[in-house]
Amino acid sequence: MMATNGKEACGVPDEASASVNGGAKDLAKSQNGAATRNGEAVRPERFAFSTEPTMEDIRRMQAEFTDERDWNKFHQPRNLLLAMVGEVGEVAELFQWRGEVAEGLPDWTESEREQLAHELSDVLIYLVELAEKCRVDLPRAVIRKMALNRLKYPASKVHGSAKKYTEYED
Ligand SMILES: Nc1ccn([C@H]2C[C@H](O)[C@@H](COP(=O)(O)OP(=O)(O)OP(=O)(O)O)O2)c(=O)n1
Repeated sequence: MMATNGKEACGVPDEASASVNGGAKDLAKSQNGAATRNGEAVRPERFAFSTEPTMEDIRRMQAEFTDERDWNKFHQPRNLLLAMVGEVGEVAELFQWRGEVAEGLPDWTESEREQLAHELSDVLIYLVELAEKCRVDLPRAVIRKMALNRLKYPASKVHGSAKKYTEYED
């Protein structure tokens, strides 16, 4: 079956995403691949992840993978960082020379989507292991960081603007 927004490629069931734009029947595509309705740009369907595996599941699975291979001796923080950056480069390669890409990757083939799913997973796997080896409790840390982000960028102040917080005057 052809994937329409990459859910199948990632093994995410259809029910995991909910439309915020009404039905997809009357949607058309603009020249750059963005969804349109009556000529107006509309936000593509919201996409939601599966609830599992959790970050802790991923940490544990990768710990098992490295233990089984006696690879912990190679997986020090700096090596993991370099490995992660290398995988980010592989993600970038998939987007290279394509110009802007519309949300949902409407023009990508199934095999390109699967390749992207692999490379993003590599980045996540190394990120989670790097956090573990640096003793950063990533799920908790992300909650703290998002709270800081909300303080730095109050919605009432920055709505619709992509300026960095240092560019605001008060
Ligand atoms: N020393 C290693 C080597 C691999 N992996 C795991 C974590 C990554 O998810 C994946 C990375 O494997 P590769 O280095 O073979 O990279 P790719 O899978 O991206 O292959 P390629 O570089 O051919 O695209 O395997 C690991 O934990 N430790």
